[in-house]
Amino acid sequence: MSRKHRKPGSLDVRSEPVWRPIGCLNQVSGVALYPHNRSQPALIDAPSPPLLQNYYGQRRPDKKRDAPDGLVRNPKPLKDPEQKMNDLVSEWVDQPMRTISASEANIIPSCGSSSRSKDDNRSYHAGIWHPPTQSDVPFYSKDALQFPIKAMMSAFAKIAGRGARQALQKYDRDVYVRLTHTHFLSPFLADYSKGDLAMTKAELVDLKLGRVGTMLAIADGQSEGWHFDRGDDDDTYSVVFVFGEGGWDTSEKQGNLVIPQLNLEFELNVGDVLFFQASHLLHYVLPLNPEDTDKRIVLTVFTCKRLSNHFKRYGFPRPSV
Ligand SMILES: O=C(O)CCC(=O)C(=O)O
Ligand SMILES: [Fe+2]
Repeated sequence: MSRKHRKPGSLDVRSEPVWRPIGCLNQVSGVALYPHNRSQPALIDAPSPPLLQNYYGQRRPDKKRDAPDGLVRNPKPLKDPEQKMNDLVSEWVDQPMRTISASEANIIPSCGSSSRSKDDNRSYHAGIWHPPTQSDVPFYSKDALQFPIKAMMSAFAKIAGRGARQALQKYDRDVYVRLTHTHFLSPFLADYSKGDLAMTKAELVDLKLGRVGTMLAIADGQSEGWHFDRGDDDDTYSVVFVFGEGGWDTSEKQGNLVIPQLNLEFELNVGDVLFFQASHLLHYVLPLNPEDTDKRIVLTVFTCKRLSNHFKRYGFPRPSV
């Protein structure tokens, strides 16, 4: 199933439901979930069976970053995802929580820089980014210069409001603080020359993105196959916002997002927001029926690893006096 895009600008703010954060997810704190009918999140521990830990790359525990219980918080990417995935699937075939059918055992997880950018012509990437292969400095993406996309970003900023950010503050304060810096400073670092325009204040508003990242990926339907988003910074989060008209057939869990490394599957409804580490956690969305593709539109806010590294390497700029 390929990823198609909805025509930019078709986001209708008035018809959107209130978005509810599902919450933050990482291997340590488990999952915070805001079901539609609850005002308080329910915490669910990630029931990652021990065998799945083997699928994380190894690195030495880091006292500052890792949980006191010794769980590695941000494991290295898998070295050989295809093989590991096949092993994983075959080991899971009889497990009750698994969500992968045997017929999918030959899936090939894409492991490029970011599978989001693979079919560039059919998805949009708007904001400040720093993909692995282009440019030495972060830049303002061309997509973000198109009027309909800008309109979409503004609409998104209004809809995203503060909910996602508040969830982040509550569940992962460290990332919240880091992301606040990165989000605030990256417009000053970015190269706008590709756009050939001076940024006005109004245009900067477009970059708000709920202030949970610096880039917005826009796609409808669902992402293509198993993948990592390798370019994303896992010291922050990739934040998936689901909307669209909704009402797609879910009789076979279509549209659910599956994270096999955590042994978790999320039923994502319109209005849900999921935080997770997309560069280390293999994920997959169960295909929608072809006639339903347009009913689900996903906006993913993320921050590029290279952009974050830039700040780590050079430190935060000091205000000039
Ligand atoms: O369609 C989805 O829910 C997931 C989107 C996704 O994986 C991505 O944007 O990288
Ligand atoms: Fe993804």
